[in-house]
Amino acid sequence: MKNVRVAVVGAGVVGVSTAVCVAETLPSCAVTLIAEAFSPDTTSDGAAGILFAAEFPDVPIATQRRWFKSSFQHLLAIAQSEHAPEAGVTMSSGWQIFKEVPENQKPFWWDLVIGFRTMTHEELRRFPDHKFGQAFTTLKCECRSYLPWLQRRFRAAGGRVEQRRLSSLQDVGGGFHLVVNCSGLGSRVLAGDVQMEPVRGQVLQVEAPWLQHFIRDGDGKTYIYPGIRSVTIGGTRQAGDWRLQEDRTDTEGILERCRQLEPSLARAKVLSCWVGLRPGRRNPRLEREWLQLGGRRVPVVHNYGHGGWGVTLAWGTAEHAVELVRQSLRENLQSRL
Ligand SMILES: Cc1cc2nc3c(=O)[nH]c(=O)nc-3n(C[C@H](O)[C@H](O)[C@H](O)COP(=O)(O)OP(=O)(O)OC[C@H]3O[C@@H](n4cnc5c(N)ncnc54)[C@H](O)[C@@H]3O)c2cc1C
Ligand SMILES: O=C([O-])CC(=O)C(=O)O
Repeated sequence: MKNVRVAVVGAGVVGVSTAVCVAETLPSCAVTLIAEAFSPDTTSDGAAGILFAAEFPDVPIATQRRWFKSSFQHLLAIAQSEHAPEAGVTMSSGWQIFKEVPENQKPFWWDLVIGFRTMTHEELRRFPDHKFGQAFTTLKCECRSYLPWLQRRFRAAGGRVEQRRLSSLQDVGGGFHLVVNCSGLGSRVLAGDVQMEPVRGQVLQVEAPWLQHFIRDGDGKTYIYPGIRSVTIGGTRQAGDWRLQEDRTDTEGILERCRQLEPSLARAKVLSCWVGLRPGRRNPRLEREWLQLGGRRVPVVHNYGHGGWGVTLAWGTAEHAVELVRQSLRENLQSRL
């Protein structure tokens, strides 16, 4: 019987993944997904969606590897299934290239993607400004398809959806036994977390169907990601910048830097420009605390602050959040229900 009422706040890739994981794995939970914005209006919807991550400074590498591995395997299974076109998940091969040989030549996830290797001198010849490169196959998850697909999966598992803006986590209402907070940058207000800051990212969609491989500069500011309908080119990483409108200087910079890497982009038609605010934090927050709700102390599981890697880590951190929910059910709820 579904006797534990759970509210998941936030319907970006982190919130919807977490809502699905709770609804599918904890049969005692009736899950309500509450958010101001749903697909296609979340930050997640505009992300390039490449599975790739930089290292967070204070999270054990074993934990980061677990998050990455779980997400990669979950999305790889979708990419290799009949659901791939509807879910917008594809395999994507290409290169990350560096102007100087990096100190650490292998990212922590090198053996979790497919066929990771150092590029040969022959391969690097087409990038004359770059001295070192990595070739590998990863995944691309396009949230404008993936989120509606996941939301259907959530409803099929019995989940309910409510669209509303909260001004505090207490606003979910007194009827819930447990709250999971996946509100991304919104946690600055909802969890009073002053560590949260926007990291502005601007990207363009261009028409260049001849491009099949991704190219990413190791500085994280220039990338070309071929997708299902168009190619995402970017980008910017502007910490503390709340502007959501296009910056023409950024657009010109993106076009110039990407054309330098891939000269054929001079022939590509620019289709659109998009700006999003990454939910920046020193480390993602996966943690439990308590909330006073309708006269009761209710556990809150936080799952936010994924910065530039939320699509990559969503499934892995959702599974981590489910463990925290399960722990709360064991420790605190059974006696009261
Ligand atoms: C240009 C760009 C490119 C990117 N490319 C990649 C990439 O290639 N790979 C990758 O892994 N990541 C990428 N990212 C990062 C990725 O977009 C984020 O990490 C991810 O979207 C975070 O997801 P989220 O669910 O935490 O937040 P969001 O998608 O922002 O969702 C937050 C949710 O919380 C809700 N919410 C917030 N406040 C409230 C409130 N007060 N009341 C009710 N609801 C509220 C919102 O309405 C929304 O539903 C990129 C980001 C940008 C900007
Ligand atoms: O850095 C990348 O390659 C894409 C990305 O995740 C971002 O822009 O946040």
